[in-house]
Amino acid sequence: MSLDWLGAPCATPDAAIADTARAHQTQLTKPPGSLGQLESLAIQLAALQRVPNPAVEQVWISVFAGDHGVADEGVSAFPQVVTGEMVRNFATGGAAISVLARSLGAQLEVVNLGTVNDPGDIPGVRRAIIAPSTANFCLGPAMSEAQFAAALAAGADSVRAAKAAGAQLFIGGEMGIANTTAATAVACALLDEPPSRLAGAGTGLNAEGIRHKVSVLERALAQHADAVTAAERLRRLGGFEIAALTGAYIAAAQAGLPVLVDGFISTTAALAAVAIQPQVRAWLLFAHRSKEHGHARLLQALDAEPLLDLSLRLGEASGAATAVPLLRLACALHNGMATFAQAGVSNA
Ligand SMILES: O=C(O)c1ccc[n+]([C@@H]2O[C@H](COP(=O)([O-])O)[C@@H](O)[C@H]2O)c1
Ligand SMILES: Cc1cc2nc[nH]c2cc1C
Repeated sequence: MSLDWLGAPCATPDAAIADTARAHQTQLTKPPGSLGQLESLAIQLAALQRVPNPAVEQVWISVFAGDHGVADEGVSAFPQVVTGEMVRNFATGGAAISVLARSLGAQLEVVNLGTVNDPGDIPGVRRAIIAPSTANFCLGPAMSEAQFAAALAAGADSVRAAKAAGAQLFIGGEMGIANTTAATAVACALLDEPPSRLAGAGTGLNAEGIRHKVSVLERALAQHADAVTAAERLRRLGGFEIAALTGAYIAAAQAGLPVLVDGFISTTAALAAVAIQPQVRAWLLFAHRSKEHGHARLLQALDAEPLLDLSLRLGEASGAATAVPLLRLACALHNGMATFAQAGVSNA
């Protein structure tokens, strides 16, 4: 499987529509700029969707699940079997993202990329099994080249399905025990930061657990110090679901589908996507600042101003789903408010 598609050009946001939308905002009955990020969001969505009246009624959520060999190093507060167990919970409707997706009327797709405790064929789960788990990246590359290509392609497949279903917004989520360790490794390699700066509690490690996680990460980064490209760093240190998110973000930008990025792991995938194809950045909106320690640094690296800061640290697209009502309200205001002229309100 070739990786050539990653470098294909992205769609271009419509600059003329952005100008029109910006001018329209100044005519609405409020002091200019007073709706802050709700204004910039509507302008950005109009430019990305190439329409004067943006909308995010049709929301597509793909949650990618995969297990991690580095779980063997004791870097998570939870056992590895939880990944497969949660795949079933996503599909049967009991997980946080299941509830959020239902409340939003969003389409939820669950993609199993490989879990040690494989729940098998379940209605509502797309099986795109690569292997039961990645390899432990303390010992060798997390993924073979073929596995890496398959994971990226699985993300692009989800974007194709989202486009075909008429989605106006793509949200990616992830589930994988130990994936904060994998994401931290990728982010440290991409940003040249030490693990002590980016490692956090994940599912709930205590201070001693975080110290151990940092020492595991230091070993892994030393082992893979010769990986220089972003793609190679992602292959050696990432995971199936992280690579799938990276593939999805790149494919969404190429297809002209706006993306709402979730938490720490998703933002690491976004960082990799932008490092591989810089034009992707324009297509990314950022939902929230996760409680995971390193997230603020990743957002800063992407020059991202997230919408929410609710101390969430769940993943599985929950933070992005929580921000969808704000996007919908931003569109409603942009499309529905009266202008000064229409309402007979005096302008400054
Ligand atoms: O999205 C986040 O910011 C986030 C922060 C901490 C943990 N998580 C979730 O917790 C799991 C990984 O945590 P851990 O401790 O097993 O590395 C994985 O399934 C993620 O979805 C997610
Ligand atoms: C129960 C549980 C649910 C999750 N959802 C995303 N990551 C998770 C990690 C755990 C442990």
